[in-house]
Amino acid sequence: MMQRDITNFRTYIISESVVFSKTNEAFGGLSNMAPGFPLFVNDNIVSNSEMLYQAMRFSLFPDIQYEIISQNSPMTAKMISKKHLERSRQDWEQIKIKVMRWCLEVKLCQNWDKFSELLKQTGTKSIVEFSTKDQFWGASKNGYNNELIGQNALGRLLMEMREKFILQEKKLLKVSPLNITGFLLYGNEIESIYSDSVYTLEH
Ligand SMILES: Nc1nc(O)c(N)c(N[C@@H]2O[C@H](COP(=O)(O)O)[C@@H](O)[C@H]2O)n1
Repeated sequence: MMQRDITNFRTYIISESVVFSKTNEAFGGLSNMAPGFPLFVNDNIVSNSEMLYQAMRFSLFPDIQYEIISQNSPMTAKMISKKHLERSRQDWEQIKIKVMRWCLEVKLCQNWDKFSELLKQTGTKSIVEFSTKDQFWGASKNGYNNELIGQNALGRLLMEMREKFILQEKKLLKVSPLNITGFLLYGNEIESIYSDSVYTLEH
């Protein structure tokens, strides 16, 4: 049985945190499932960061990546990913946090005005993805009305990014590809990602 990584668990006070869950709520744009934050990777449009993250699990299988990215909804894309789990990269568990950080940075870089503003509105509060079943990326109720518990890896990556770029007032203009073997989209090495303005100027 998989052990729970208790040391990495955090408790969050709901009333003192920015908690997001559904994409149509005030801070729903923080979710990877949120519409309105398109990404461009090697000139391919990816509708949301969930699809990009799920596609990278299968970087050696362009056909699966295409199946994921061509879905109409990020939830369906995630279900497609589940269907192919046995073809995940062998190192996926070791690299998935790095890949998620990269996906979030691509989202910020290419949607700077909208996403930086949303992150700014969170102030310095804890950011938490509420999930009833995922205590790795998010956090769940623990029996106390005003608390959530979980590793909240997604919320912590968002807070890390807020610290690095928003609170430091440093615009993210370029995201380099990860230095890992086979970091591919549709069989091609992923190139550096540029912000909207750089993209417009250089292409
Ligand atoms: N909306 C939603 N529903 C769920 O059931 C979820 N588990 C999540 N979490 C998001 O899923 C992504 C991680 O996927 P894997 O579990 O690594 O395949 C990540 O974007 C979580 O925020 N969201």
